[in-house]
Amino acid sequence: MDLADLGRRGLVLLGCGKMGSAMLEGWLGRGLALSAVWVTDPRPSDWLKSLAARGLHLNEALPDEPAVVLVAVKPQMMSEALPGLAALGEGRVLFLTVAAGTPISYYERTLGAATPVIRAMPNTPAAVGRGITALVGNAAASEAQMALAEDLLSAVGQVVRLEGEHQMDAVTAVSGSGPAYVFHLIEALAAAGEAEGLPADLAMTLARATVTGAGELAHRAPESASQLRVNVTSPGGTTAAALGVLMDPESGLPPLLRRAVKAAADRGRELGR
Ligand SMILES: NC(=O)C1=CN([C@@H]2O[C@H](COP(=O)(O)OP(=O)(O)OC[C@H]3O[C@@H](n4cnc5c(N)ncnc54)[C@H](O)[C@@H]3O)[C@@H](O)[C@H]2O)C=CC1
Ligand SMILES: O=C(O)[C@@H]1CCC=N1
Repeated sequence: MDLADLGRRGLVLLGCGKMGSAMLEGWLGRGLALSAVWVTDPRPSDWLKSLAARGLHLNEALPDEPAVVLVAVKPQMMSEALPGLAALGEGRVLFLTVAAGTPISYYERTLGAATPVIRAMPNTPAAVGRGITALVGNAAASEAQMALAEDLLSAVGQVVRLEGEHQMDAVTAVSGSGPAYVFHLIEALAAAGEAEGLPADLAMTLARATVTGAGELAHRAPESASQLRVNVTSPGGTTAAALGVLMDPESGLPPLLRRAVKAAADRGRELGR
């Protein structure tokens, strides 16, 4: 999309911590003008302050009718942060929220039922243009606004539309939180290498390159993940020995991830109450 288009009405970020910054970094990298961005955040990072010195509007009065307000505060901060923007509700301003758990009905109650709201679940690889974001909108969000959100988010990775909001907690547990599972895999693989006698820095170099390389191969190769796994696995070899442990139906990765993803989805449902 032509992100410069947003320059006419402006993009507001309510909260700009890790996720807001990851997305903003992606958009700036794709040519969004700093002068088109308003950030409201009581504790801005040094990075945001350096952008403010170059034209981003930091904690300044907001435009009367920005095209989009990206809500990127934690769910626990929502009741303090959102009501201040109620004057922008029930009009042409699209509220695009990335908060886990918080249901669309909460925004409708706070901003007015006729406010266009799109709930999105992105992930931090957005910072390098390799995120994936799932979207669902309310009845007031027009098709043009869904397309705008899709355009905006596709500037930082893939976008999928959901059938309904009921899918959001499971999506959050898989792709929203998922990068943390993968980073922990790097940590755990490196620690296991150390336990087999490798120096810490070599083990970390090997683990990080292996996970990112395998991720890139999964991204580019036409084969399924299962086939890519089979391609590494010589019959009776080393990989088969490790997979015997990892694929154990009782104690392997599938039941462990099932529990982890369920814990994340349950927490999302809890935050939504
Ligand atoms: N970190 C991640 O990987 C993902 C996070 N999310 C969602 O993004 C949201 C933000 O999460 P993070 O960026 O990780 O948290 P964070 O703590 O890094 O960022 C939240 C920001 O909100 C600011 N803030 C606090 N009170 C405020 C107020 N009254 N008005 C404006 N700003 C205020 C804080 O100073 C902070 O910079 C959460 O709702 C989370 O569920 C969604 C997908 C992935
Ligand atoms: O941990 C969280 O609650 C947020 C939502 C998805 C990723 N981070």
